[in-house]
Amino acid sequence: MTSAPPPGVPGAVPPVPPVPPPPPTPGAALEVRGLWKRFGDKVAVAGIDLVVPAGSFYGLVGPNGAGKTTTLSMATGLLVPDAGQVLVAGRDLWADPLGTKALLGVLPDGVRLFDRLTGAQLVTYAGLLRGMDRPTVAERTADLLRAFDLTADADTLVVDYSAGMTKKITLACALVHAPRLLVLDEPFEAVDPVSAANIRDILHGYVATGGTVIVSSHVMDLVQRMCDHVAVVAAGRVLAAGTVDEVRAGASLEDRFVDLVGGRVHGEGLAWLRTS
Ligand SMILES: Nc1ncnc2c1ncn2[C@@H]1O[C@H](COP(=O)(O)OP(=O)(O)OP(=O)(O)O)[C@@H](O)[C@H]1O
Repeated sequence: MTSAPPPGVPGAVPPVPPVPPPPPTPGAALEVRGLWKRFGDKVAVAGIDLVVPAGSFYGLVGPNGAGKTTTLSMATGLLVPDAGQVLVAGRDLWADPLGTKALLGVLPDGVRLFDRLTGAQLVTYAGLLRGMDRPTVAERTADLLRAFDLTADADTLVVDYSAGMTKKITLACALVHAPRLLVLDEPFEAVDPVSAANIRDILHGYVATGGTVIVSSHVMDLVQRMCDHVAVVAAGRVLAAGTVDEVRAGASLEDRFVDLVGGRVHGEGLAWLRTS
């Protein structure tokens, strides 16, 4: 059997220089390129590309198990991708996780909190972890507790909070350092309508002053009203992405979502459940 001569020996094939990645897309707050993630045999994310413009309110929607949480976890430094690149304001997150995460505020889904702290202590801890000074942290903690209607429960342990209160205190932790990009996984889940309206006002104000928000949600009506951009994902791939008006193409976002994703179950299933 013949084999290629080693490099440097006459006749050797010259090494192929690595292809540098393309430069960041101008004006993108977050750029996700060719992200992949596999859990055993299950491919959760199969080559997702997203460009989230700075100053946008970006919705990420998809059916259960579509890969939204996995994508957002990789986009925020919580889960190592199998392949792909994440750029936050043009900086490679996985090349410099600590420096790049300073630009991010994250509301993760299903991550354990230090729930033996009180609400006020948890927000304070998040601010101090971000390197903020104590007087600023104290001032912002009070502001955030007020904004989320949690002042009366500031000294209650987070373990004793309801699901909606826990969501709000986690969001307060994500905001305390005034990040440039907020990544929120299901921020309105379990939150009452008044608190949800207050959160929407806070987020709209944040976007109006140059911040960028990316939210995942199952509530199409909310995404259509609240977001200016949207991506629809299913089975770990992007099916459509663009402005909300481009993606919904004259229909409601919900109808467009059902068209794109499919999966409506018609017919006579669960006949045994009918009482007559
Ligand atoms: N740690 C894990 N181990 C094994 N499989 C996982 C893991 N995390 C996610 N998956 C699988 O990856 C797929 C995508 O899950 P993911 O949580 O990202 O979906 P999602 O779009 O956020 O869903 P939902 O809307 O229901 O929250 C699912 O099939 C899920 O079972």
